[in-house]
Amino acid sequence: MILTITLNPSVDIQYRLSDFNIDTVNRVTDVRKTAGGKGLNVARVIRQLDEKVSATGFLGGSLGDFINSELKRLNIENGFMPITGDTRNCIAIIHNGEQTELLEDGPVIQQEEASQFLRQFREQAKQANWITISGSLPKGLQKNYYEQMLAIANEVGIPVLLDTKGDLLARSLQGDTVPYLIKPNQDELADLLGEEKLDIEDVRVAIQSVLFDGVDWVVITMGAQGAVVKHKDKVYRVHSPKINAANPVGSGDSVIAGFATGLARQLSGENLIKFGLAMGVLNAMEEQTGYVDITKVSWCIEQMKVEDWV
Ligand SMILES: Nc1ncnc2c1ncn2[C@@H]1O[C@H](COP(=O)(O)OP(=O)(O)OP(=O)(O)O)[C@@H](O)[C@H]1O
Ligand SMILES: O=P(O)(O)OC[C@@]1(O)O[C@H](CO)[C@@H](O)[C@@H]1O
Repeated sequence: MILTITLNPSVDIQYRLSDFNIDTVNRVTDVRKTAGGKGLNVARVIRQLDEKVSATGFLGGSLGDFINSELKRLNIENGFMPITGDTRNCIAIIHNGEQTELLEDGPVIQQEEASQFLRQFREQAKQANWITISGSLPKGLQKNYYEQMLAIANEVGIPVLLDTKGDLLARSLQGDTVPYLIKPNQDELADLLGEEKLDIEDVRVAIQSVLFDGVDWVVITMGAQGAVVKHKDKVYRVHSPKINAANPVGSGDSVIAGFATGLARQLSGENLIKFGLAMGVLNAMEEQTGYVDITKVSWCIEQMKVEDWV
């Protein structure tokens, strides 16, 4: 079973507009609402791939109720802990071929809720074979909360795929227990290294930084440009097929779902890379966030090209 962690879930609202105008009224007819936050997108894609998944994190208020009912409808095992605060909304406005996102901070987690969740997490982790941890930390949690979770997962012997950025990612790489897989995108990698921007050649060098020592898989995603992947001492350049992208939001989450599922199925090397990254491509082809058309999985894997770089 794959356990997905979403500490700051959201009800994602997607507005599609042919034109978006500032400082005036915009009326929206194309509206979608989904149980979101990165880890819930991961859980949904794993479920679509028919792998056993359980989702956990904090949920509260009426938006929490919506997510609880969505988990039931999607037949995803619900391990979320109820909290006194209110789960947030995140809004993505898709307009003029661009995408503007408004992300609420989310609830403040009480100290007792934070400690109770760590106790619950230890028990849930014991039931899992793989763990994914995704997204931002809600307010009220200590900055080292992910490090505490990595330590617990390590104690119970379960590897973690971590998808976060900035200080949270930097801290997780400096702690005693590092993740098994990380997946920063090109901009997040630049940010981690204190650089303004990185081109593809910079990425090839940066991925071999000592910063990633001990992390088995480093996956740097680059949207339509594909990815650069490091596994132990090997580096690969991955090319994705050219597609008509409908909505790339959640492609990174779908890649995490792909790698977790592939690992659960004992895929390795290039087969795992192709399977994992194909899920990002398939998500980008769909309007729905965190959704893949499973009838296209074999086609997409065949289109992925993996080149040995080092
Ligand atoms: N337009 C696209 N065309 C082809 N493949 C794409 C496209 N967008 C995303 N992908 C695939 O999905 C993977 C992940 O995409 P991306 O780099 O945009 O992740 P991300 O920035 O973490 O996304 P998000 O934070 O929105 O989930 C890419 O490495 C690529 O394989
Ligand atoms: O605030 P976080 O946790 O960093 O990101 C939240 C979020 O933007 O990420 C997903 C796309 O990856 C969306 O479903 C969601 O709204």
